[in-house]
Amino acid sequence: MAAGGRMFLVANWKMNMTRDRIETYLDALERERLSSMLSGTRHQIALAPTHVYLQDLSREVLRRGLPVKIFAQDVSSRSEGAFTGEVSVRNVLDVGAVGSILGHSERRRYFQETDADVARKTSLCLQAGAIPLVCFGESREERDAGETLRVLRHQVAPIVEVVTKAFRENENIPVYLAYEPVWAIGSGKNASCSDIEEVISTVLEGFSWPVPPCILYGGSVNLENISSLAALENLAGLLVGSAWLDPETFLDSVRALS
Ligand SMILES: O=C(CO)COP(=O)(O)O
Repeated sequence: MAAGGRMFLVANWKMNMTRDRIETYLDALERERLSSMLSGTRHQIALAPTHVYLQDLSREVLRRGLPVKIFAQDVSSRSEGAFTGEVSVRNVLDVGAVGSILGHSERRRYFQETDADVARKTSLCLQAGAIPLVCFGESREERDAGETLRVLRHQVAPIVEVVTKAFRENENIPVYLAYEPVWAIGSGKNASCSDIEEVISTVLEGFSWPVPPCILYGGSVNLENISSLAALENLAGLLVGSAWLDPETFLDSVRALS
């Protein structure tokens, strides 16, 4: 857990939820009094729905007084203009999101996003005042070939560059990264604590960051492993897919960390 005992807990719903399921989810958070559950902690919660639910979800968490921030799952690498079907950083901010997940491995893998695209998106977020949560991580083949740290450095280097540029204009920029090994996502096999620690120190110490990023972990986080993962020094939070599609498991996870 990062200094101060604060964890940033982000549920990436991917393309799974519907209006009904979101309502049931929020009902559970309200009924179980998420606010009081968090009151003795410094944890922060974010939910990341698909773009179409951002506005309703932002309004609903506000109406219900839930201590929840809203993140988009992606934004365009263009700021505005004739880009049919794209959704800009400004669009997601307009409807209540405070930041966006960027460069998730599913976007890199199925939609051919490159490190350069992810860097552009990060830069647009920082310029617009949105919090970038940039994912990076190696594939099984890269890990087996002993290439993990080289691959990660390659993914993170362009982010350091845009953060450094943005920092010259605004020293208060928030930077979040999420180490999500591709082989750990949805597989039931999480990265080991020592692997995560090695990656965190490589990313923190291997670059000259103008402001140290908060680093989260994602990949098969569940009720069995959450407490040991959260105990990792320097780990600033968790980015969770499958397990947190279920509000009860999400609430049990928050309880486990409270
Ligand atoms: O991709 C993830 C979060 O962005 C992790 O997914 P799982 O928690 O389902 O492994």
